[in-house]
Amino acid sequence: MNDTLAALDKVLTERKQAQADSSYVASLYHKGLNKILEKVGEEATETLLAAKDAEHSQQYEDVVYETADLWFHTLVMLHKLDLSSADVLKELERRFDLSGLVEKANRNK
Ligand SMILES: N=c1c2ncn([C@@H]3O[C@H](COP(=O)(O)OP(=O)(O)OP(=O)(O)O)[C@@H](O)[C@H]3O)c2ncn1[C@@H]1O[C@H](COP(=O)(O)O)[C@@H](O)[C@H]1O
Repeated sequence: MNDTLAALDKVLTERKQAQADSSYVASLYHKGLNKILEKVGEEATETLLAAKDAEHSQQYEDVVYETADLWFHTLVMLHKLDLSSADVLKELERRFDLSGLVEKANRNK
């Protein structure tokens, strides 16, 4: 697994024991899943707007920045549900080398 993702998984797990006012992640956990999902939605919108702008401006820094915000908030969401990046990476590994068309056909069985 990627070292940064593994380190972030560890911090996100530790923050479950933290007081709400002691950290951003702890404050999100205390606000609950709906607030976390709201942030995921906001960051998804900001990411697609940045990508759309980049198509014309050819400036890609904002796309990377907003995608990092989106990935981060989806990790918080996973941890709130007692999942982690390891679960998603496992699923991507399962799909690796499997044609997208075959994978889609398998979904509809
Ligand atoms: N990677 C991140 C990370 N990316 C983005 N963010 C925060 O996500 C928020 C982005 O949302 P917005 O731009 O909407 O900011 P905002 O206006 O403050 O948010 P709202 O008040 O609207 O909810 C900002 O507060 C960012 O600081 C992050 N906060 C934390 N991490 C990682 O999580 C770890 C634990 O963080 P703490 O819990 O804060 O210690 C850190 O060490 C980092 O590794």
